[in-house]
Amino acid sequence: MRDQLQLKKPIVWTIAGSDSGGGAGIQADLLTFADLGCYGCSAITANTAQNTVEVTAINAVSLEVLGSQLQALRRDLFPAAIKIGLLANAEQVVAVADFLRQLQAVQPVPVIYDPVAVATNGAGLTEGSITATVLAQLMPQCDLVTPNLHELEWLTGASVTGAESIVQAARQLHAHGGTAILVTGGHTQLRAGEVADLLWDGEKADWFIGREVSSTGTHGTGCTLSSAIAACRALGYPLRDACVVGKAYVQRGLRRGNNAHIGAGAGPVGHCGWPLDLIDFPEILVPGEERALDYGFGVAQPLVQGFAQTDSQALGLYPVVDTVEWLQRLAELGVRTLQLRIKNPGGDLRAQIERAVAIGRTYNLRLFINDYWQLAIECGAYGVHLGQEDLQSADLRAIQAAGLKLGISTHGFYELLLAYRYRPSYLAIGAIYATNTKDMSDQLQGVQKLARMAALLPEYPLVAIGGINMQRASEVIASGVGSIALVSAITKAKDYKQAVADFNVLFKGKHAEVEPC
Ligand SMILES: Cc1ncc(COP(=O)(O)OP(=O)(O)O)c(N)n1
Ligand SMILES: Cc1nc(C(=O)O)sc1CCOP(=O)(O)O
Ligand SMILES: [Mg+2]
Repeated sequence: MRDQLQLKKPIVWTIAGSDSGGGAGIQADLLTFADLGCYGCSAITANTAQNTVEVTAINAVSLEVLGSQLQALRRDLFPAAIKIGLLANAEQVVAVADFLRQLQAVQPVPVIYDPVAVATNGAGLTEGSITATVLAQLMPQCDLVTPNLHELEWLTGASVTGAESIVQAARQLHAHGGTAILVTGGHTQLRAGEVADLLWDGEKADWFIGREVSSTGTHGTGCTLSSAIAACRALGYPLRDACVVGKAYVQRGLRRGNNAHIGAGAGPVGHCGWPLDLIDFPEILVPGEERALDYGFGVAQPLVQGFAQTDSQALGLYPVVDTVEWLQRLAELGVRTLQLRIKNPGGDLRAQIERAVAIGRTYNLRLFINDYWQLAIECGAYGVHLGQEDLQSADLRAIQAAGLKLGISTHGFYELLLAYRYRPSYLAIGAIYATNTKDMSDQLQGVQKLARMAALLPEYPLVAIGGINMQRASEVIASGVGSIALVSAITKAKDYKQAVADFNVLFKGKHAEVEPC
């Protein structure tokens, strides 16, 4: 798996300044790309003279020098994502914006802009003001801009003092070309001990809450975050997944970096490999939960957390079927984990669920009812399986109070972390591969990403679903999940009895685990 990934390293560019001190700028960007499995290219905008305590010169390159780098890259090393950092003057901003416009006309490429203009010590990093040109020309070419609070104030002219003003300013900035805004919160704490980032994509706000880490190695965190997000976008991760993995990568670098001895000032943030520890990942705030109120996020509604546990962390073979007859057949074969997923119910839905629950009792099944949580409670089912969108509408407290187990679907890091906030009985991750059973084409995870997600919750019941068949099942199980959910591999098998027997063999001789990265 590692070799396969390395053969297919996506190309990521950084268009940014060189930091002679090695901790930020191009140097941090290239370290990050390599660390996250990408191939990095660079177009240098300025050769800054700096160390860990001072910036003594910017040394912007000429438009000719910048343009020649970009054109060389474009001819041979087309990017899967671009990170932009320091642009040293308004002319460079115009040149890069023009270049991006032409590039995007050939093929859309995710562009992440870290709006670097002022050093942490307050020193200006640009020749003259670039604000108006950035807003008018560059922002519309970008998919994501990652200002810290100072940069947010710089770009909006607003004074940012609390959660409400951060959201307002992010909305204001988003208006410049519809670019998503990730405001990083490293410079202030809205709640003690928490470092909160706000993502505003024009439709939805998200707060990502990280734990405060005491570290002197903080130089280059902004560059590293935006580069990590660009790397994840190049790997095909959607924006929210890229943001939470990027934040976790920086957090890991702060927690594990060992760079205090480098220079007399703030040492560089560490580059410590793919984040595989849950502790580095942000918690996703649920609107209305108690602590969300400190962020002005949602109307007060207590978070329902903690559902009945299953008797085993490894739920094993988990067929998902649409009739009671299928439940009966599979129960007779000794399958223990099953789901009734009826998408076109007739008038007798309650009767079907009652029959399913009766079969479940007879065979001591872990039987989950998809979607119909009210009927599942009324009929006394073992458990319910809900999708992400159901989390807003279902009465989770009623499910919890009735003692039903709860499984939740997730599709990527962001949804996994969000669903984990509820501490359900299991978390399902999909779709691992393309499937004809349901259109999941824009939510495919692949087995490498599955392994990286599974690594975060080694002790939790995890289920993989989507396009899994006999040929693929071994690598899915090796990713660390304790269960595979299957529709067509069972219900469309030539011989379902043989299929069940074959899958059971895989679980008995569980393979060595795949290395997540
Ligand atoms: C085990 C398991 N994982 C995921 C799903 C999908 O559930 P959901 O997102 O609610 O979508 P529908 O199944 O309702 O189409 C599942 N059913 N089972
Ligand atoms: C119902 C369903 N949910 C998915 C998810 O990713 O949430 S994938 C999926 C289809 C699973 O069917 P098959 O095993 O035939 O591919
Ligand atoms: Mg459902």
